[in-house]
Amino acid sequence: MHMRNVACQLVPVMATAKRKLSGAERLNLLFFSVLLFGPVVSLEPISIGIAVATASVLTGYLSYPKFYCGRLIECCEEERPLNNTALHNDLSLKLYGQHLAHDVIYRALKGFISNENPKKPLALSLHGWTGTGKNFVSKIIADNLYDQGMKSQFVHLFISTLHFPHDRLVPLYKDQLQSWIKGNVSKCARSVFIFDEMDKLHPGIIDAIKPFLDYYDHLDGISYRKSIFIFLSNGGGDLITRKVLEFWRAGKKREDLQLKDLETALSLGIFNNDNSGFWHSNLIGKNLIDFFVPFLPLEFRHVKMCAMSEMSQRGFIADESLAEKVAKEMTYYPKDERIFSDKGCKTVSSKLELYL
Ligand SMILES: Nc1ncnc2c1ncn2[C@@H]1O[C@H](COP(=O)(O)OP(=O)(O)OP(=O)(O)O)[C@@H](O)[C@H]1O
Repeated sequence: MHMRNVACQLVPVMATAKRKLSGAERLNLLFFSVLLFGPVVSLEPISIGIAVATASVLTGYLSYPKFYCGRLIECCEEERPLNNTALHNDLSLKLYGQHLAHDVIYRALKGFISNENPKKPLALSLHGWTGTGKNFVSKIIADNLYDQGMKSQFVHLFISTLHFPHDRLVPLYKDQLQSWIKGNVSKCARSVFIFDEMDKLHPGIIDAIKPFLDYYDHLDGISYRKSIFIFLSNGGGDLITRKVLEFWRAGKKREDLQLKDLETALSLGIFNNDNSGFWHSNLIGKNLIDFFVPFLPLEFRHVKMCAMSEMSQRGFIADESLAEKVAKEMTYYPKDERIFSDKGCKTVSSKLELYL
């Protein structure tokens, strides 16, 4: 009972520590450690000496989060710098056919994390056809922010149809979501919230997220400025495809497509689209989205690369002819030209299963 109480007092100190502990906190730890080890040894001077020495070592150990963060517990580490090279490499090596998304995400994250005093949370809106890599990129972002990636307790994924399925429960969802965001950001300022299927999210819920994205210094004593919000949607996918197709038909290289060719059209397109939850909300109207990130439709060569990568990840030697076979099994659009895979890379993994 006694030991358990002491442990309960130590764990929150460790869990919230992101810095070297202050003198008073060190004394507290020393005191708890003596309490912890005191009863284990008898009260002779030598044993007390050993207990105090052990307690000092333990205190020293707990005072330096870098020794136990990641080993004993997962720490928030909101001051941890981003490894820009690692992020760049991940995007270059793992993400295919998305030069614009690569560029925007890299710049956005690098700038945001290196800013010690951001004016607002980072809000990224990822748009594109199914299977083009929106969830995949979110995972890359999570992996680069936290060692445990999507499994981190500081990364939260919401899927509209799974977490907010019933319109009649929207008032309840709103309350629950707001307290979830509030509770988690108060525990860890660098919390990541990913909302998948934004186009299916009830406008009321989008409005519930809105206050957290704004330029407030503090909301009820909590600052949200270091948190990251990522919104994924298929909204605007047709518009992006149209632009890429125009480019292709004009004989231009896909890689020459620039963000400015898409960004304005994309934000206006989503804003004016009745079917998109965004239309109802004022996230866009109030300029709360920092970056629109377009995901381009994937071509045969990209699908082939996805198949090769999937084989390597599963521990097989990447077989180009098999990758080609799988890519040929996918369906492509528009009907006449057959350029873009209509499911992106989404079913590549299950198609490969038939051959491995
Ligand atoms: N551009 C890409 N580069 C590399 N792999 C990709 C890419 N796009 C998709 N993939 C692969 O296909 C899988 C499915 O893609 P993902 O879930 O990211 O698609 P999505 O755009 O989020 O689709 P949806 O809109 O249907 O949710 C990924 O896990 C990844 O393995």
